[in-house]
Amino acid sequence: MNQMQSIMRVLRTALIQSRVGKNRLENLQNAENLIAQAKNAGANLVALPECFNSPYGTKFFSEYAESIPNGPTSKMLSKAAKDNNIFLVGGTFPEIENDKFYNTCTVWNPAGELVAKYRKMHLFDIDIPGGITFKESDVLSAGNELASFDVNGIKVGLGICYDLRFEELAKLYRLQGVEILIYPAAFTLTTGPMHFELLQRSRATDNQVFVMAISPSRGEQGFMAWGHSQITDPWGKVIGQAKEGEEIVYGDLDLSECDKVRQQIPIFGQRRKDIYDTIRIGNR
Ligand SMILES: NC(=O)CC(=O)C(=O)O
Repeated sequence: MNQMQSIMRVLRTALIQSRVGKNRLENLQNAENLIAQAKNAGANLVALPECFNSPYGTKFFSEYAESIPNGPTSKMLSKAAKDNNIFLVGGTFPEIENDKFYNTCTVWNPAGELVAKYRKMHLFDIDIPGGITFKESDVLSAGNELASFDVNGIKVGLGICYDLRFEELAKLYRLQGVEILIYPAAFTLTTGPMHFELLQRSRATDNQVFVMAISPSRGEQGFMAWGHSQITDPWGKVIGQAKEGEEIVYGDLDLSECDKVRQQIPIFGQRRKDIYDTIRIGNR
């Protein structure tokens, strides 16, 4: 790889852990200001949180749902990507199509064009007594497709929040050549402290990719997000992490680290694909 190519394999990224309230226009305006701030700090790949234009909760999805790419949130994201000449991962917002609702992530290129759209594939249906009960499937439909995009020859894959728990999804992306996985993610105060960092480090280590997850900041009422937006390198090391308030986390991703770990610990060439589907449990 020549020097020019290796320069292009460094990406300055910004994770925007924005404050989210009930007023959609205020949420959009706030995100737009923070995107410009990230650009001024040199970021060329900027990402927003899950449900960045509305509070997170089943009772809000239908009220805030928009069609893509014609709604006000898509328009703001397209314009912000173009005005700032960046790749913009537009967090997620509730989408409506043919009377169905989805939790959807859109990605916009520096020309303001929609280059990827991903619908949350694993819906957040959990019940932890004394902790949290949540059932996205009461309102949302699940997506069924992977989505990735290309930044200067670097392939980036998308997941959303609960998707982080499913290593199969991350592996499918790795097998498609992805080097960065991005998950807009509003983890809860029950599950966040236990699992948010651990899951990101696991996905990064399993697949030898950078992992970034972007949370809204902690609200004072309604849904309380864990915060702690994070960047993890392909060795599993945390290289940037927010606290719980509104904050931008920056990271200079050196993609040669993916090459190094993949060469030095070559697990993808060592997988026993010949036996995984046929091996028996115990002696049976
Ligand atoms: N909010 C989610 O989709 C996921 C989450 O909080 C968790 O997995 O825990």
